[in-house]
Formats: sequence, structure tokens, C-alpha cells
Amino acid sequence: MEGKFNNFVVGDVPTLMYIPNFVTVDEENQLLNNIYEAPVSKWKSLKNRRLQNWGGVVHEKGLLPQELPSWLTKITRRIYEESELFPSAINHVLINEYHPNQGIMPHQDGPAYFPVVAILSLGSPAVMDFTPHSKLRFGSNTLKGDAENRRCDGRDFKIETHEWIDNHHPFSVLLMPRSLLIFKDNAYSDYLHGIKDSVTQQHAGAVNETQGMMHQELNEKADQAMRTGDLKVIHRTTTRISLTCRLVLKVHRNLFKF
Ligand SMILES: O=C(O)CCC(=O)C(=O)O
Ligand SMILES: [Fe+2]
Repeated sequence: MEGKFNNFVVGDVPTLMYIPNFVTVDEENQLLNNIYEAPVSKWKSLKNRRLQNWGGVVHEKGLLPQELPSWLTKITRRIYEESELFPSAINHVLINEYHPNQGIMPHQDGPAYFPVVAILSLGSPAVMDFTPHSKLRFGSNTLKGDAENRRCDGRDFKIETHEWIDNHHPFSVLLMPRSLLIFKDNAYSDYLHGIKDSVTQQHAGAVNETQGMMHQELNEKADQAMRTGDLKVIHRTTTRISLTCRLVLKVHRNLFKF
């Protein structure tokens, strides 16, 4: 497969692709209008963010489908066609809304999804952290102190090691507005992904630092995002909206055959 996105691979973990400015400012505004025109009941409130679910209900055993609206298929069809990474059309979109101090806990996407995910970012920038799955970590548990290792106060030691099996290592990706991030392969299967719930986020060493920094907002709009000396920091001053586009292969046409 020779998808259009092969030139956009970033980092050394297979495989992440970062496509800056996948949509234009006009398209971004149109999408945001459509998202905020949806009935309030379409929003589901979680502890640390709100979300809209489009495409149907995802069960462990598959999708009870609902047709995606045309304003979404316009985007999902483009991702499907240009990436050439999905065996059939994307049929599910999760829209997450984050206020500047909101994030998403490190997690792995559910087993119902085909293991390729495409995330379109709108609004405020954010940094997504990837952490190797705990099964790939050495000695991350509390090491019970023996006689020699016992602290003077008698409590057990907690030794946090940061050693990883087979070159696995944590890394981060800068998600600028209008960009598309795709991840699959080991980046999908061996890593958890999450976004910290902090207003400022460091992106020094992000795997797409060069591509992300080309973004005019980081260089021009000091109120939205700025660089402080060597510390590269984004300031999440507004809401971020993301569209997580995925494919559920197993689709149930009939509720009663579940
Ligand atoms: O908002 C994002 O960029 C990530 C969303 C995500 O990981 C998910 O919906 O599973
Ligand atoms: Fe996720």
C-alpha cells in the first residue's frame, strides 16, 4: 500500500504519521459549527471532558451502526481514501471536547476497533504522551524493602524504575489545530496514549517538533502559544476539540442477532 501519508511518518516507533494543516481554517470552523449545532443531548459528560459519539454504539462484540452525518463523512472519506490504511470506510467518530485544564487518562483504545486511529485536532493545541504498556516495563512495582533496603522510618521503599523492554520509551506528539495524527502498529499496540490535564504543556523533544513548530500559531500568536527560552511550552488558552476516527469491522445489522 502506498498511501499519500507515507511522507508524514514521525518518530522512530512504528508507526505515527503527523499531517499538519490537514483541514483549512474554513473547514475547521465549519466542523466546529456542526459540532456545536448538535443537540445538547448529543453530549455525554465525563468527569474530565465531554464527548459526542457518532456512528453508533460500540459494544465489545461490534458496532450497532448509525449512519454518520455528511459533514463527518466528508472528512472520514478523505482520511480513508488518502491514507489507504483502512480496509473499509471509517464508520465511527468520537468527538472529545477539552477545556484548557482537561485531558484524557493514558489508555489503550478498545478491542472492537481496527488497530489504526486517525485523530483530527481543532482549536487549542495539546501534547499527547505515549507511554509503553506496563507489560513492557521492568520493575515498575513497589519493591518491598528487605532488611537492608528498609527506610529508617520503617516504611517500604517505592522504587520507580524507568527501564523498558526492547527499546520502548515514552515519547510525545504535538497536536496543533487542523492537524491529523494517525497511529498504528506498535504505537497502537504497545503504548498507552493520553493528554495531561494541565493548561501548559511541554513539547520539547516531541517526535514532530519540527513539523509542529512550523505552525504559525506557535511562532506568531504569543497569546495562544509561545516559546519561553529553551523550554518549549504551549499554553492551552481555548477549548480543544478532537475527532477520533476509527473503523469497527464487526457491524451488527440486526439488534436481535447480537
Ligand atoms: O483527544 C484526543 O486527541 C485523543 C482521544 C482518544 O484517545 C480517544 O478518543 O480514544
Ligand atoms: Fe484513545
